Amino acid sequence: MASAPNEGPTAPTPPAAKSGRSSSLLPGGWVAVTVILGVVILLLLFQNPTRISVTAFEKIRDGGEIKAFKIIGQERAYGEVRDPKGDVAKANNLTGGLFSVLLPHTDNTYRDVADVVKEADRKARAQKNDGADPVVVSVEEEQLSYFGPLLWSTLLLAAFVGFVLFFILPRIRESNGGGFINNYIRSPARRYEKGKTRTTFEDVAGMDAAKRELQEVVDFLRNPDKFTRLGAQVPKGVLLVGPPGTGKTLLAKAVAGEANVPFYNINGSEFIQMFVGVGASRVRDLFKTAKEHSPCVIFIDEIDAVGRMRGAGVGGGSDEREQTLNQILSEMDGFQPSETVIVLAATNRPDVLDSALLRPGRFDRHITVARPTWQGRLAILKVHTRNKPLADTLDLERIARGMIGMSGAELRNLCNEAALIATREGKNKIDQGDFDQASDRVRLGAKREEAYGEEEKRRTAYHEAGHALCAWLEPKTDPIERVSIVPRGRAGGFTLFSPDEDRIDHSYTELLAELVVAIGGRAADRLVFGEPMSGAIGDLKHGTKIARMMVTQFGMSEKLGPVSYRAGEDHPFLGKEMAESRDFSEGTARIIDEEVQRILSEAETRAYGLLQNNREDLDRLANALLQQEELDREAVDKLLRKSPAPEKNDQPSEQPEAAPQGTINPKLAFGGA
Ligand SMILES: Nc1ncnc2c1ncn2[C@@H]1O[C@H](COP(=O)(O)OP(=O)(O)OP(=O)(O)O)[C@@H](O)[C@H]1O
Ligand SMILES: [Zn+2]
Repeated sequence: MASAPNEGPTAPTPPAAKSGRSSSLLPGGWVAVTVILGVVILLLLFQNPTRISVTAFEKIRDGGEIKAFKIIGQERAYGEVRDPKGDVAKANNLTGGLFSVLLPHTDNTYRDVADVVKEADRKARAQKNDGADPVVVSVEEEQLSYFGPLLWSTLLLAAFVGFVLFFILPRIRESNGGGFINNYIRSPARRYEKGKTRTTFEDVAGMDAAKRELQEVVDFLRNPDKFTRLGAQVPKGVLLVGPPGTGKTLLAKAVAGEANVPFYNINGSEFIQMFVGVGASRVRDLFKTAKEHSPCVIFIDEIDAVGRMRGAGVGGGSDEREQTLNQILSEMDGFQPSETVIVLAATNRPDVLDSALLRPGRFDRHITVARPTWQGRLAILKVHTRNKPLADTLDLERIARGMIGMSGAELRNLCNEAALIATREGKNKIDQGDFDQASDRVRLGAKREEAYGEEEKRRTAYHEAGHALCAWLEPKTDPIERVSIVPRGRAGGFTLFSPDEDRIDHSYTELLAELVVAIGGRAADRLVFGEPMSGAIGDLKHGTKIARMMVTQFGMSEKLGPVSYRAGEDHPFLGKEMAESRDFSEGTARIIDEEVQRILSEAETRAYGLLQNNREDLDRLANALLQQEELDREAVDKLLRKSPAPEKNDQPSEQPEAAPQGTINPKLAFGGA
């Protein structure tokens, strides 16, 4: 069946493994904080009010132009004019609004000065009669007033100095010197030393083809002279292509480990920063460091973050990204024969990469890192249970065969989860039961314990029975693995299938059968309860996706004929970007919609008919689910078998153990309800 995972419970992706990270770079946030703080302090220090002469002051005073006035001690005074844009302010250069004045030495106390200012203001306002507020006058004792502002700025200055001392300097030292800005533009690549704890090909399970291809790179790193002597062209750049968690980083690290050379690891998104030009200088810095430590390996994860087609992307591409990409290109072109630097990069979106990146001399060698087959999964399970005590009865092969579609990272997660469960239960060895529980948890989500009303339980039972019965009756579908109404993750129940993972080609009939099974839940809702339920949303999304692919990609609509369009839904392999750049007209879009609808309706009619004609079986299955909550394939067979189960002709006969009994398979069909 189509490999597109459906809605409902999906295996949670474990967080990417990050290791050995040492923060060497001053993060952007610190720079911003420091700059702002500095500017504030400078402003405070230099924002001196304009000093004016006593004559000028008296003129302003008698003109009633003072809004606020503050006398400090016997001599000094500060004031604010009413209208910084007015003629008086301009004439005296007071467009900043503030002035200071040194009062003439008289016998007047400051109280007298205050009175004079107030009186002048009152007179002037009476004359103008413009309703302005009276001047605000305040007086301050000399001492206090003298220290006030000074104290204030001293404190700020101290804070700034302290900040530099305690936050900035240690960071600068950490990243082995260099100026402040310099540190920002340095590459944040993390370096892993060669040494004892190094990763080697032994830590990478399976992937023999990839290892074989990379062996040449390893040989080159170990002994570059041998290659240059013979004038052999060694790849400088190797692109690792594959879905997340399949071990691309691990593989790159192992290349460095095998050759026992330093490994520089950076994520493409780390190049892209707030300021234009930073990315390019980080690239320059990274390559400079790498060349100084040649031979070595640079690994750029998620290179699509910088390597997208230039001039494409949101908002016509960004200058920063393009500059960074150009810098990578020119660095790769600029390697000297004496510099043994291999650049490995990883992506799961090779289709969006700028073609310049893929040209000869750059990333001209591509290695596909696919999700592992069952042999690969077995090898990965072995690697990740190496140091764990396992029960003798534990059958790793059975687990490996059951975990269709799981990536290496997910399998590692599974092993950890099983170990945790065993620990929790106080066992000293991990057994099959722990793995079964772990795999349910990893791919179906945690069990939900909350009470669940009788009516809802009944609905779920019929919904799942609908999926299961359709699957049992449709000869062209994958066999059922397990049906359950135990709520897990977001789903109220689920029906699990065991697809044959070697099959990648599907006929129209097979795809239609999958749609019948997908809609089987909704058909049961309608048949038994008289109306559709919102819980079928996941089923419908999954079905719509398949139907859309049938029409737009696989040429399975007679109305449209043998065409394959670039567009459609969120394409499982091409992603959103491609989906947005559809290459068909509005008219065609309408036909596509009609055809998708037609196919889905056809599937629904068929599912409804199947259930209607086998209503007794549906009731029996639903009741059994209500009583037992979970039924495995055997139980379903036993319940439904009046005659032997229909021949499943997509089961390869030479591999009858392809989906062993009781194993959980990733094909999580049709949760919800
Ligand atoms: N073939 C494998 N053998 C052993 N362990 C594996 C394998 N593949 C993946 N793993 C485990 O999964 C972890 C995550 O893999 P890794 O980070 O290398 O994947 P990735 O393809 O680089 O993913 P991403 O694209 O998310 O960076 C590894 O550290 C390792 O523990
Ligand atoms: Zn469903």
